[in-house]
Amino acid sequence: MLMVGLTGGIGAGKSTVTAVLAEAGAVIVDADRIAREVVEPGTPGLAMLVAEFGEQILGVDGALDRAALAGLAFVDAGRTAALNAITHPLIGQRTAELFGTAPEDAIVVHDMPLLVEGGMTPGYNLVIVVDTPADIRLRRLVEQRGMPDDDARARMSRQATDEQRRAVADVLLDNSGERQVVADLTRSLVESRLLPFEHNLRTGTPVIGDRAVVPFRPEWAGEAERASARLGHVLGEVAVRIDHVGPTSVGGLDAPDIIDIQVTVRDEAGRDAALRALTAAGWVRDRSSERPLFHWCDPARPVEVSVIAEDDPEHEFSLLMSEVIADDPAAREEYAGILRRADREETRQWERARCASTRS
Ligand SMILES: CC(C)(COP(=O)(O)OP(=O)(O)OC[C@H]1O[C@@H](n2cnc3c(N)ncnc32)[C@H](O)[C@@H]1O)[C@@H](O)C(=O)NCCC(=O)NCCS
Ligand SMILES: Nc1ncnc2c1ncn2[C@@H]1O[C@H](COP(=O)(O)OP(=O)(O)OP(=O)(O)O)[C@@H](O)[C@H]1O
Repeated sequence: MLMVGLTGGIGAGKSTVTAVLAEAGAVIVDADRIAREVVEPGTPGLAMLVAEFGEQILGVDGALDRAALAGLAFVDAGRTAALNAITHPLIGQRTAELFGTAPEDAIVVHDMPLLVEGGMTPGYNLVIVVDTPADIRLRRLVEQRGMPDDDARARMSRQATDEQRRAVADVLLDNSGERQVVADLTRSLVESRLLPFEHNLRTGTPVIGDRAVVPFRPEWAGEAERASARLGHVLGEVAVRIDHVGPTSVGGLDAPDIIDIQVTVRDEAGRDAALRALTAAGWVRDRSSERPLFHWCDPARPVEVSVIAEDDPEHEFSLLMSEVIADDPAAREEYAGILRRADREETRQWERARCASTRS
């Protein structure tokens, strides 16, 4: 099962994108729809909202008057927090139930407007952001959905910024153009990434990165950050620290397009716990390596994770390496030459020797 988090600012086009994903067979879990379900007449959710916001949020039929609640809840950050404190636990509970009913081979897409605000992104195998500039979103909400301008602006002010969403996105779907454009982008994403990613996770098929050296990519830092956040979500307290190491961690250096992450654990028990947790989360053990090394399964983003105890002498040199190389042009040139030979063991020998000489 592939767990995908999908988000975007109000009016970004999440529903437009999820309609295409559903056509392709994905299981959509729509937070807005669940948010309606948990405040239907007779539910504890509606009773709690009335207790908080008053009978004025009820229509003559006893159902929630959504516009009336919106008018009270979005004018003020504190009132939005009160709304969220009531609705989000109920939404979360129902969401977990729906995740549990999805088939084992499903691509589950959680359409969650407040994914970033809730700090939830590390819990997903992939995060897709429908990226539409705020001014276009505002125009579409007013002109096409008939949302009052002040209501749309109030809600936008209670949401993360576009920059905050872009920082945690693995995939940005640009929806500033015609509907057909974002629909085509979505279909291509399903074919090129979501379907193979789900297959790899379910069958334990690792994605082994190509060791050919490519020009430095500034995206490597963000990709390593997101991989580290996901590993932190999987490992919790078992990991003493999680670091981006290896060639892609050296700023500006041409390197193989493989993100190397080092997980430091306390001791042997910690290492065994980490190996179990990584395997359970879908990481694939590299049996050809004498040290605990895992590969990820994302066809578009090769990641390798090594697990090492903090008292292992090698633990430190991987951390030192990027500093040592970064400040020494001759070392960078020598390292780049080694990397171009694309031999993992030779690279490690050079890294170890280089950092040992630095420490001595
Ligand atoms: C206040 C309510 C009744 C207004 O209903 P209305 O039909 O006008 O809007 P709807 O529910 O369709 O939401 C439309 C969009 O508004 C934005 N929005 C909704 N709730 C919130 C919120 N608490 N904070 C920020 N943005 C929100 C989202 O982008 C959402 O996609 C409703 O938004 C609500 O119950 N919100 C609380 C639950 C929630 O946080 N839902 C967001 C997804 S978890
Ligand atoms: N590419 C597009 N061109 C023009 N209009 C669009 C485009 N994509 C979406 N829209 C329109 O913009 C509005 C918002 O789109 P949609 O409802 O899919 O956004 P959303 O992210 O689901 O919104 P919400 O956060 O409110 O759930 C809708 O009226 C939709 O028809």
